[in-house]
Amino acid sequence: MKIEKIELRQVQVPLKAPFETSFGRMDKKDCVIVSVHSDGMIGYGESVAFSAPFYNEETTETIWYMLEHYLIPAVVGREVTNPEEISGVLAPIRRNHMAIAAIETAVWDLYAKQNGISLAHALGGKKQEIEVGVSIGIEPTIELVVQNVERFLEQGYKRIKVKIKPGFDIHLVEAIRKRFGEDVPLMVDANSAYTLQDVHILKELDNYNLMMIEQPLAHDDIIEHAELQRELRTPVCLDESIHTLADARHAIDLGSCRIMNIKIGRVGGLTNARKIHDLCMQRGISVWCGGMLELGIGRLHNIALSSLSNFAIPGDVSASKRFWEQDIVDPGIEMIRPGVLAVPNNAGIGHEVREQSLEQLTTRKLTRHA
Ligand SMILES: O=C(O)CCC(=O)c1ccccc1C(=O)O
Ligand SMILES: [Mg+2]
Repeated sequence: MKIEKIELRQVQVPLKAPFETSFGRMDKKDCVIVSVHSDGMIGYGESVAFSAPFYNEETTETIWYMLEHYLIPAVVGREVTNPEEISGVLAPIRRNHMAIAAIETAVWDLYAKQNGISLAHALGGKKQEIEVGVSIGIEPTIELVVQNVERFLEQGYKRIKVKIKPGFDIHLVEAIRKRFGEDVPLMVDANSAYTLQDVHILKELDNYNLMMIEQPLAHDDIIEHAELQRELRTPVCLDESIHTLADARHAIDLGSCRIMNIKIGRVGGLTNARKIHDLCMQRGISVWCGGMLELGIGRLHNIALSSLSNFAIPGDVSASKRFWEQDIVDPGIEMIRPGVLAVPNNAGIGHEVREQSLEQLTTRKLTRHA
């Protein structure tokens, strides 16, 4: 297929409720929707960086800049036989993985649509449905988080993740265990808020039968995480520290984690995400699909990826109503049973994009023809 046209739209959508992590509070999604056009069909991608560089170094502005000046020029007009070519074409560009993923995922969607197959099928995914978990933000009080845990358990989520930060950790986990018992699949995510000086706190978390502790130490570290993992019974899971297949291999070799969170944006697209999945499978490391407060397009890419067999742990792949009053895809993503989402069978991402509401949400637009 020849990429005839690429369009960018920046959209801003308010979250139903603010979401707080150890690095800050977010109240809206500000992202770039990429559409790639060929032969009357449209493939969609959605950027996952935030407005400010506190999760990683990218922002919505840097994504737009990279797409406009480097990524679209490299892809528009190109004859693409297989979407795996795109990460190769863009490989000379250093980092900027979320910008690359925004366009790469759009080409994957277009390719699947051109071939009349689902994106999951195009990736080699076999699962028809996936079990899902939910990520719950920091609140002003422990009781408010406990109430959110209760609400999401009632909705059937199969795994509860709570965000922690120094001073909002042990008592929170203790309160959740006390209220809901030892059997609730529970984990914590620190988003790099601790250092090895805090090892006593992290060791205390070892007493609560957590599924894992996600990214406790620095965003760019795999050395100290290995040291920490040796001290803990609870598996360490890496998120921020893994950007490439080589990072994943090094982390496994060093023993920096026993579980890996794969985010399509963080690793530069679906092709790399699948490679990391395959490596982890060979090396006996379980993986799960992370989330970045995605709208429906990003969410559907995550669902398709999660259909691969080594996504053995329910990911942060929640239903549309977790964050949005109304999603930009039609129908919105809903559970088919408590805690279970269907992997769409329709071509590509499998749901329609509500072009009209997208247009209303658009704050900036750019079109490039071959
Ligand atoms: O439901 C989601 O999209 C996952 C939310 C989440 O945990 C998260 C949200 C924003 C930034 C980082 C993270 C994370 O996984 O670390
Ligand atoms: Mg995380």
